[in-house]
Amino acid sequence: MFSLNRSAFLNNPASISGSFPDKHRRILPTRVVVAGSSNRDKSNGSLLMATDESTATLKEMRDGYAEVVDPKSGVSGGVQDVYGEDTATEDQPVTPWSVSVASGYSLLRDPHHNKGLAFSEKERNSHYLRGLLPPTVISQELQVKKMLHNIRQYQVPLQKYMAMMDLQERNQKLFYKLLIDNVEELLPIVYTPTVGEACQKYGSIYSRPQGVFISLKDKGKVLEVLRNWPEKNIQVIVVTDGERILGLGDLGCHGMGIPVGKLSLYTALGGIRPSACLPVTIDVGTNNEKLLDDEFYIGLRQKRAIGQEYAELLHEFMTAVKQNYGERILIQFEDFANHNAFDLLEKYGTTHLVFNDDIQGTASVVLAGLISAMKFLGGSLADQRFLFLGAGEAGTGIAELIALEISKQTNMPLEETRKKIWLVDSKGLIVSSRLESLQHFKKPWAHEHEPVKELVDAVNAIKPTILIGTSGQGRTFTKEVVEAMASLNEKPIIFSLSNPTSQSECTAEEAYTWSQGRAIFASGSPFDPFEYGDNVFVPGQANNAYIFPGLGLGLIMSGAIRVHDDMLLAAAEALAGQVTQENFDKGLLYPPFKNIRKISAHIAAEVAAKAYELGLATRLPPPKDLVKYAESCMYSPAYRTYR
Ligand SMILES: NC(=O)C1=CN([C@@H]2O[C@H](COP(=O)(O)OP(=O)(O)OC[C@H]3O[C@@H](n4cnc5c(N)ncnc54)[C@H](OP(=O)(O)O)[C@@H]3O)[C@@H](O)[C@H]2O)C=CC1
Ligand SMILES: CC(=O)C(=O)O
Ligand SMILES: [Mg+2]
Repeated sequence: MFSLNRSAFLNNPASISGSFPDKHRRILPTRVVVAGSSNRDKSNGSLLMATDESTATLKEMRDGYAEVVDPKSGVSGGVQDVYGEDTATEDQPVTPWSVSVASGYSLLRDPHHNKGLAFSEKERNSHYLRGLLPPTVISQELQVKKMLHNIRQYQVPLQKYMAMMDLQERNQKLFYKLLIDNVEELLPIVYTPTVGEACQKYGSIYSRPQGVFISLKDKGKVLEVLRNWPEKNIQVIVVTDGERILGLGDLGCHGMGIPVGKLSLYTALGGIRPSACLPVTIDVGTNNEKLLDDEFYIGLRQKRAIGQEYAELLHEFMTAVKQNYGERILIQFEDFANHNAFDLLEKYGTTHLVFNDDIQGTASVVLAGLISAMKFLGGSLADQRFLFLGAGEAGTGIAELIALEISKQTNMPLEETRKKIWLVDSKGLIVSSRLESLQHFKKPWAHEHEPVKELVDAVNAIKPTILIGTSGQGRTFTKEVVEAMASLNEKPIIFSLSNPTSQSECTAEEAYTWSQGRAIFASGSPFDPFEYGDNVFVPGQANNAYIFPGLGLGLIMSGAIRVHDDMLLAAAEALAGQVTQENFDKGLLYPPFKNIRKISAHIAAEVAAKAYELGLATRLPPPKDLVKYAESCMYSPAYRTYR
């Protein structure tokens, strides 16, 4: 029995040849694998390159073909029917064999190592690629140019999305090179708004697993399910249960598009290795009737489990994750509905390295925008009056971090700084007379005031200097609302944070037009620059994508064991510190995404510094220059040369 580790072989195939009889030399790259965990090397989890003797005998290997006899079924085949699959009758079970070659054809189908036409002549010779590729050898740069050209041919964003996903499946390094080098053009494809449409149609476009699905059916076996994922050294998990996907509601199992998208940004924007990222969707059913009736729906066809059944599956997952990946695995909760999100964060915030992106990442990015607004407009956060439309995860999360920042800046108690912040939910302004009926996360914001139902009346009553939309409801910042803000303020600050674009509280055009070009505007999903009068305004994108990749990198590189609010404040300061006067003069409260890796390195450095300061870091001693260290940790999508 011989067993080989694929990566060891690829790194140095010659070193392994000695373990085979000479006559097998030519077929060295062949591996025979039984699908599933039974054929997994228990020591490092990598797939073995030979048959598992307990289920089959490798009888002969010749010219790349392996003939196998399964002693239990007695099924055998010649070169035409290697595994007896064709001769098996329908009711006769067959073993899901696959023969793969660690070089040659399989190398072209291995997304981690494939370079397509960029394989050099030497690599084509040494890795059995001759004839499998046309003669031309091109550079990665030319491949990027070609892919971009192809993607631009598609008129429909979802087609571009599918082309990108296809590339990620085919050639991972090229996917990341393309995304990193063209981040401003492609972010709206792999992320909001297009990822929203992809989730809505995920059942139709689903082709291959991009992450792990854990459903109620897996109760009691979650650890085993996690172990089926081929990568073992996971550093960050983004997990959703699909109940609040962007502003699109309950998309159940189709929410998988979100963790997949977020993790591709972890790599592209934050430099976390793709193999260290694991997207997870927990499927407890869906209350979306349309999906339950959709023949292409890929999830459990049942109403959402709640209460103990839900809590038990989540707990099993959280326990299994630590058991499998260790104490320092970072778990990002994403797009859970607020009735679970706050409780999960509270429950696991003290035992796991977790944060909720919608509550905390969003808070940090918005605070950064406001800090940079104060820097360029003058004034302090403590002088502002804030009004939110939407009092859920994003709304109350942002409100709390602003209150904390003002409290740190002024030494005022948190209870006092909260009084500068008002929130409106679907029932109107949150006021003390509603206290009894409010969800717990809204209670701190129930200030003394008479009830107000409509947003425009709340604007006129509270007279905010800053209006923030986190309602998930499109076009709720009406002309009346924006005009009221503009009549109260010379420079009204208006953030329409809801995603995707269809749910944005107002468009950039509306914000600039209705405020006669005076609004300082940012939105969750991108809007094109807008010409108003003699000016071209470039709306900033207030999206947690600025924060979570750098925050995650900072936590991972310092070996942090818990997330602390001070890290979110540090991330916000670091992001605001990257905004220049030139950016602001164009209307931007955020630096352009094209510099995002540099920005992420600064965020990571500040987060790591905070982790060390708070005694939450375990990678000791701390590196001297944290920014340089962060940069040096980042994944590079450049091709490597194969021996
Ligand atoms: N830009 C970014 O980075 C981010 C953007 N978001 C976006 O923010 C939106 C909200 O997310 P999240 O906070 O997690 O969602 P939640 O469901 O937790 O909160 C939504 C809030 O909006 C309120 N609301 C709904 N409809 C109306 C209405 N017509 N008028 C007034 N209030 C209303 C709800 O009221 P009630 O409580 O009464 O039901 C609730 O308080 C989503 O679109 C999401 O995509 C989220 C995170 C990050
Ligand atoms: C951006 C994001 O996390 C959201 O809209 O939910
Ligand atoms: Mg989210």
